[in-house]
Amino acid sequence: MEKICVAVRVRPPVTEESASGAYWKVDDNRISLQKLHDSPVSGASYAFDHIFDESCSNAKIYELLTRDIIRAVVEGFNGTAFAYGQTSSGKTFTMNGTEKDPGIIHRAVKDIFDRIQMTSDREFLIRVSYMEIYNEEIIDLLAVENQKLQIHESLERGVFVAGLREEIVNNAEQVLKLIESGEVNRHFGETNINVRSSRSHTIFRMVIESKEKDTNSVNHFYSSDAIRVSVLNLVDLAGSERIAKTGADGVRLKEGKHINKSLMILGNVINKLSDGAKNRGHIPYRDSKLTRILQPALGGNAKTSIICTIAPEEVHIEETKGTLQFASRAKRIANCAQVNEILTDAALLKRQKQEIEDLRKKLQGSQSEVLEQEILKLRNDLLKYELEREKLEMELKEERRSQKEREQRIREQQIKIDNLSSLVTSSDVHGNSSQEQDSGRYRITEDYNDSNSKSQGEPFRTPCFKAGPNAFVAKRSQYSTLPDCSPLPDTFSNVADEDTWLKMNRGYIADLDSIQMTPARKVQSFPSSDVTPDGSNKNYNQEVQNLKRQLELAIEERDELKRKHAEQLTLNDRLTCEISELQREAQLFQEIPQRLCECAANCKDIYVDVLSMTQSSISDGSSTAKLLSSMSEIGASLFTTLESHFSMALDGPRSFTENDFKEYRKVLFERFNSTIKSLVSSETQSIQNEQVTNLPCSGEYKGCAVGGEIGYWKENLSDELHTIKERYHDLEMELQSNNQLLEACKQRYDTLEAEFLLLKEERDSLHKMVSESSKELALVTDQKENVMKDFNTESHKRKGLEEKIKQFSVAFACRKMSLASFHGEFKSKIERLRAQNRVLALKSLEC
Ligand SMILES: Nc1ncnc2c1ncn2[C@@H]1O[C@H](COP(=O)(O)OP(=O)(O)OP(=O)(O)O)[C@@H](O)[C@H]1O
Repeated sequence: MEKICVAVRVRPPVTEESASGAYWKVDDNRISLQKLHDSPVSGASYAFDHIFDESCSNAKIYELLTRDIIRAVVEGFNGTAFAYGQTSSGKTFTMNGTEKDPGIIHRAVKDIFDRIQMTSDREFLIRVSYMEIYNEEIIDLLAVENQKLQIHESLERGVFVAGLREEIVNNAEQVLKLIESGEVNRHFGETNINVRSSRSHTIFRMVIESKEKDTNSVNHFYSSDAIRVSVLNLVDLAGSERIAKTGADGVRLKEGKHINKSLMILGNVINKLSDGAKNRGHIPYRDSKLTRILQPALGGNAKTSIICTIAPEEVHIEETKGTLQFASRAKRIANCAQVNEILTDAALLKRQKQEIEDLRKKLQGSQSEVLEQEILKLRNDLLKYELEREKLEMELKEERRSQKEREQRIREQQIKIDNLSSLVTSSDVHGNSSQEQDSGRYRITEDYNDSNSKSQGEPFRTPCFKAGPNAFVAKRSQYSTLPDCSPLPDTFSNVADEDTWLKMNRGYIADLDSIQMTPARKVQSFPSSDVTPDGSNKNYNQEVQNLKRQLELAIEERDELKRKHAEQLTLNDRLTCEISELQREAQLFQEIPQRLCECAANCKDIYVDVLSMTQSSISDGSSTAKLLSSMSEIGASLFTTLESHFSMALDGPRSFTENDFKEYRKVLFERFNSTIKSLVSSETQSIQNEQVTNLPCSGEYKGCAVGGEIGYWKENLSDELHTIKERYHDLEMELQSNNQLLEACKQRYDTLEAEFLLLKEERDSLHKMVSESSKELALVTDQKENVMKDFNTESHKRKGLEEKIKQFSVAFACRKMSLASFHGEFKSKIERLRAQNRVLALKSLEC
């Protein structure tokens, strides 16, 4: 946590008179209100990080207040500097400055580019934007058609203004030009207090992205693919104003109200933030556009400095006190700035590896257990996902297996219960009658004993027996009315007859109160009450299978998306490389006319030198000398034309058309022809003159000699002219083809850029799809967990039910036993009675 840096700047007094009465005294970093004759006013003394008096320059303020922030911004921290104060106190003067003493914005821009120049191991991309908040509406100062812009927030970009124009810039001059063009669009107005009063809050923003340069150094392993993105906000707020003082009405009044309102909200935010983390409660950032945009700078992830400007005049004392109180509260705010890094997957992996490596080294040094655990934790993190998936698969397998076992057990139980029920019924029906029944009874007992010994291997016991009237029958009738419950097997309801049970059990009744009914399930994915246990199991299985399939599909989809994303990234990298290659080529092509121009200038110099040397060696005024001087003129003019052609091509290849070339060539040829013609005609004239004057004495020979010389030079000249023409033609062709090539390169560059944008969009949409899939996956996993929970509860209940069925079966067996013994007793009684009867009959017969 780091406290906001707060400074106060005192503007020079506007009039002589205003310096009388009370005044503000600056003493080091303390400012206090004094009455005349130096008596301090109680309660009006404030201390800040810096206090700058009237004589202080913008340079010094930048040095002490903003320079560190700019350094941090280049290193990847967010930074904000803003000027706050009443109207006409010098905010715009501080932020924009003058030509002689530029303000914070100008100095910051220059400083940023100087620092970038010094940072040789990173490459930078800088974007700038300039906006104003006028009457609570955001206007783009670099594109005034962008009005009423909205503020949005996203995980990736944080708080941002949608639709704001961002210019990519390469140097400070470019930025300053943009600022100049933006300044023209700013809302200024005249008030009673300030002839050029800012009627809006302006925010000049620079977004600086940087990445380590690719180097093939030994330390390659340690280089990071992380991209740092930092935002610098330089804010010139509109000044708070008292309507009575500014005399505002109409438009100015409306502006003034908006300005005061947004500054009041800024004050509220500062108040809340200065209360400390425990007491602050809700911070009303969203109450105004200004506080929303400055949110990261106020108590967030940014290094922030505030310069509070004050007017020294006695008439402004109240406003000045207000400003100083605002500054005092702002001083208590602490921000938490950190380097903003975006890590690609590769960078993340690399970084984790690096961390593991570092920890291992530390471990080797210290043998500390804690470090070892940290390494393990990191490894575990890497493996976590894999393990989780494997665990889920195992769980599913296990669940399926136990489900099958349960089904099997239930089926066996069902068969046993069915058998028992049919036996009970048959013995009940035939219990009292004939001998055949006896044989049947013994068979049943045998069967039962067999089956029981096979399945249980335990002696008969009746669990949870108690004496009580009608309990079982009463409970059954209640349960049977419950529509939401899964029904008991039919066989039970068939044998639930009160009298038979009472007779058979001799008053012993199984405690069936504790038998739990399986309530109808409310879980959406399972069918409810009408499902038999078997059907329900099938549904469980099916549901689990479905979920597993969904999970597998989602994982496959996610992997596919990841793969596509990786492909896109490689493609992006390749395209970026190609674009930079093309940019280099384009740069080279652009330099060609410049080089040709220089070449032509050099050739011209050499040509002039050679000709002047030759002229000086033949300075006898002969026709050769004349020819040479004409040649030099022609050559020089040819080279000048060439130079002008190239410089025109340099100024703009498109403005120099083929027709222009043809025109130039024509003019040049005409000029050559006329010069040569005039030379030849003057030479012929002089020869004729000479022939006339020197006719008697060997004139023929002389004429022939001069004629031969002229012919010779003419031939030479025409040869040279021809060569120059050819050379000129070649150069012209070369230039044309270069221009065509340049045009083609530009087109290719445009296409590639468009493709690049498309790919970027595609990548973004893929990103979105990946995150959506992850969400879906999480949802499916959640659902699965819920289903598994329900499934476990159901299984638990089923187990309970099975237990009860078992107990019930045992109770049945016992009842069967008692029934058998009852039959036995009954039979023996009958036998006895028969025997007695027989004895009695015999006796009566004997009598
Ligand atoms: N430190 C200073 N030195 C010299 N002149 C200053 C200084 N501060 C301000 N001024 C002058 O005072 C006048 C008002 O300053 P400025 O416009 O910067 O005030 P402001 O706070 O931006 O006002 P508003 O809120 O109305 O826009 C300007 O003429 C400016 O040149």
